[in-house]
Amino acid sequence: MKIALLGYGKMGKTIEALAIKRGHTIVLRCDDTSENDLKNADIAIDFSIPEAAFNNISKCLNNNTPIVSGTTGWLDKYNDAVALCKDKDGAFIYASNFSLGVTIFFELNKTLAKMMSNLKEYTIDLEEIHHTQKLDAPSGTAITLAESIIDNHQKYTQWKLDSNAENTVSISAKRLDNVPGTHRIKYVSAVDTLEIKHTAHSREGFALGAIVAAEWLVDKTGVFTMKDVLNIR
Ligand SMILES: NC(=O)C1=CN([C@@H]2O[C@H](COP(=O)(O)OP(=O)(O)OC[C@H]3O[C@@H](n4cnc5c(N)ncnc54)[C@H](OP(=O)(O)O)[C@@H]3O)[C@@H](O)[C@H]2O)C=CC1
Ligand SMILES: O=C(O)C1=N[C@H](C(=O)O)C[C@H](O)C1
Repeated sequence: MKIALLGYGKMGKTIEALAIKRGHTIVLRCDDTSENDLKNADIAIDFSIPEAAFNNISKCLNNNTPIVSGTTGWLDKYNDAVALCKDKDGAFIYASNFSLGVTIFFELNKTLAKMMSNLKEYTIDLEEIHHTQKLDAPSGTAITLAESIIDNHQKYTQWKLDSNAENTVSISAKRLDNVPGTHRIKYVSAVDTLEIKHTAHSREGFALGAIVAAEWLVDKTGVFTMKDVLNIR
């Protein structure tokens, strides 16, 4: 595939290295809003900044270029992106976390929330840890996890950063040097603790997932998730 990279920072560069190893070609590396020619690209992959993502996605959909986006912190416009994709009969996939392990972790979180839903003894504690350059908090992944808990556990109706409020999934966002991304969900009672955790060892897992998603999306039309890519029911 000929790939356009929208965002050529830490993730853009990791994706470039892995894509080349998998036999793909990078035809565009873009770090700004300049008018870029997408016509040579089979697909675009956007890992940019929250303020730029929707614009990048729109450009691709208007240009009939399939688009994979992993940028976090722009989801207030997600429904607009979906509507534009449908209107243009385009191809779009977004994931707050493209790693294959986190796609499975999302399913574990959902199942655990359902199983815990009637157990009043337990309170929840959601923690994410990332590197100090990260612009958004909480992480997109933590928001996805919290929203799934809210959808599947009868007690919780909202999420907030560092909150003691009733019915609230409290998210703690820590920033430490060189942490690629760790997410942990704990259910704590007076007598025990049950926890699930995903630890990324590097950015390669995110990059691999985004490339696998691009390889899968390139000849399709529609709006998809990583569950579609990995055929998870
Ligand atoms: N879904 C997932 O699996 C993952 C998602 N992410 C998310 O991906 C995003 C990028 O992460 P990361 O690579 O670590 O961040 P970086 O800050 O390293 O890279 C972002 C890049 O985007 C560039 N940029 C700024 N404006 C634009 C624009 N208009 N169009 C294109 N590029 C632009 C920046 O350039 P400049 O520095 O010159 O401003 C920078 O090089 C973040 O939102 C992060 O949360 C990260 C890892 C995994
Ligand atoms: O900015 C990052 O680095 C990451 N961002 C994503 C997020 O916000 O969830 C995914 C991953 O955890 C790394």
